[in-house]
Amino acid sequence: MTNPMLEARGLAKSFTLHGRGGVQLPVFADVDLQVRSGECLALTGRSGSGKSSLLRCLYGNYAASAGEVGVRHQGEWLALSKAQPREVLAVRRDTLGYVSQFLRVIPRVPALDVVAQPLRQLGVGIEEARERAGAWLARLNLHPRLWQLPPATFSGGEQQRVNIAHGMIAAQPILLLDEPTASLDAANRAVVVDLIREACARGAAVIGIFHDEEVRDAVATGRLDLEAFRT
Ligand SMILES: Nc1ncnc2c1ncn2[C@@H]1O[C@H](COP(=O)(O)OP(=O)(O)OP(=O)(O)O)[C@@H](O)[C@H]1O
Repeated sequence: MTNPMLEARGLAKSFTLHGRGGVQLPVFADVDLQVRSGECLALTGRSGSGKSSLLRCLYGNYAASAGEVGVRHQGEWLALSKAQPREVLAVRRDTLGYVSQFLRVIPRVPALDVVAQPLRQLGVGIEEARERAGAWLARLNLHPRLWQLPPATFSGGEQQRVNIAHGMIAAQPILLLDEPTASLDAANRAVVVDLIREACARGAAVIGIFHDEEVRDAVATGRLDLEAFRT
């Protein structure tokens, strides 16, 4: 069995509601998980059980209330929860990709350059980065007439496809996916299923939230039900 690519131990999250006199909102506690190269772990549980919050803790967007997250980065094990901000940025660039539910739109930047940007960060030249971005957008059926437009006015499904291309183009070895197929039609859902399976086949370790059961069945190699970690 290969080494884990990402591991969480004793992870807990509770929110402090500062606007409500510091009331604590516990979400989950004592989460242990591991994901290895080629695996796709699906997070399950009812709405509000903390699936998105867990992904954000793994990515480092939310500080965990307790516990640790580690990742294999450049062949070394790195305790992400204790890493310096500079190291976290390097991990996100090279190792840990994240497809959020919604595209964070950057004003005036065309869709093609939004998708090319992770490759530019890795030092890929502008022409090659745009060419590869175009291939991703074509694969995701985004009409070429939209490529030079900023995605702010795109439909929900168009924005999501730009988001998926942006989140997956750098082919990081670990991918966190928060409902990547939520606003897609059947044809584009099938494309995204293929992309996730191809990522696992090239050795990526994937953790995702997939509300669509067909999608989940098609990609998941394991499941973690967050109901078991309610506090
Ligand atoms: N930034 C925040 N501040 C306060 N509470 C939050 C914050 N983010 C999430 N929560 C709360 O944490 C709980 C878990 O939310 P989360 O979005 O992680 O659940 P989920 O399982 O992903 O839900 P869904 O399936 O509906 O997307 C919810 O009760 C939510 O209100």
